[in-house]
Amino acid sequence: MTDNDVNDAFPGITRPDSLPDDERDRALRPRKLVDFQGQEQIKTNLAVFIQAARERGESLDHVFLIGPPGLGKTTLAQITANELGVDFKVTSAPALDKPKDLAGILATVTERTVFFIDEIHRLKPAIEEMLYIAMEDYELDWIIGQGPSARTVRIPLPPFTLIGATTRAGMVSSPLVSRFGIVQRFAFYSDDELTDIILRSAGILGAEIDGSAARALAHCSRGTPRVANRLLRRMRDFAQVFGNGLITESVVSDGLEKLEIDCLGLERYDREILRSIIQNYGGGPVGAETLAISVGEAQDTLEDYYEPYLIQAGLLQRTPRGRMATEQAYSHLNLQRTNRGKDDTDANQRLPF
Ligand SMILES: Nc1ncnc2c1ncn2[C@@H]1O[C@H](COP(=O)(O)OP(=O)(O)OP(=O)(O)O)[C@@H](O)[C@H]1O
Ligand SMILES: [Mg+2]
Repeated sequence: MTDNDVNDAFPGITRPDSLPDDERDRALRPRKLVDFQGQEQIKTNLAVFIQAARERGESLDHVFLIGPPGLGKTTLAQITANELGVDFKVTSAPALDKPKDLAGILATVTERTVFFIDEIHRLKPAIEEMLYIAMEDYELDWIIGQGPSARTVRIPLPPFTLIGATTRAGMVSSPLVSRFGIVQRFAFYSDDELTDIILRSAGILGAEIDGSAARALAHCSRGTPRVANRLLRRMRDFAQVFGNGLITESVVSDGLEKLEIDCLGLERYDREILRSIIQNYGGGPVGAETLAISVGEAQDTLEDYYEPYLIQAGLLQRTPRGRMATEQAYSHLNLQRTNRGKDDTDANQRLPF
């Protein structure tokens, strides 16, 4: 089975990375700090730093945003630029192939611009070197000419703010991290915060939803606003086609069952991962690479998109020897530990709805 086959089999509606359909979310993106729900500590701190920089007429110090996909890093970077009242430039590390790609963007940066680099853990070394100088000295090292006559000139840059975002803080080199003056870590959202996000999004989409339905949906959204918005759009479809348009608690429970999303917000693919650890590897530990192969997914995807929430939900543990399923995973999937440490679970294949 190839990766594509697996992705076809498991469409991954709760996958927190961005899918083409999410482009429609643009209208749902908060533009001001007051509309950004949750992450109170980050918001409080940023509001102070933004106000202070504004009052001094200086560029904001460089900001490093860390957190799993779909929690609002890009949104917050854009909001920061809006609140500062400055230009916003966006790129992502994989799009920067050669130093000249970075130089091209830096050359267009104006005073106090917010320059956002997504997936900053993927920067190539030569580009990272160039960025160090740009961040620290506001200068750009540029090589003119070729061969023996080549020389480096330093081009001054206006003071700007770099906002770097990553889902993998551990993969960012310490010289780069040390150049950020403000480091903020995102946490998964609570049900209350996600309920507020869903109600706000429903208002923007013109979808009618009960308070209790919003809460039920929030509970299954993996602590992730992107997932909450995506599920809301699907529930709106179900309510429109099978009901009178109003999203009620029963529309949500029927809809989630149709999407095979269970009470913890896991879908088939998450359960497949846990089941594989339990049934194929006696509950673990199993190395990430082996596990990724056994579920037919890229290791990066497994680590970036699936594991953070499974860990947060208490179903999976990362240990130095590999991944392990927890007791909660066994009980959630209705599987028994056997004496052999392996499970023969034909009798327990029931989905945990
Ligand atoms: N705090 C929030 N309040 C309201 N909506 C939010 C919030 N955070 C995120 N969202 C919504 O979730 C969507 C995803 O957020 P965003 O793209 O900023 O996540 P991200 O952390 O940058 O993800 P990735 O790591 O995949 O780049 C946004 O389009 C926005 O609508
Ligand atoms: Mg992003």
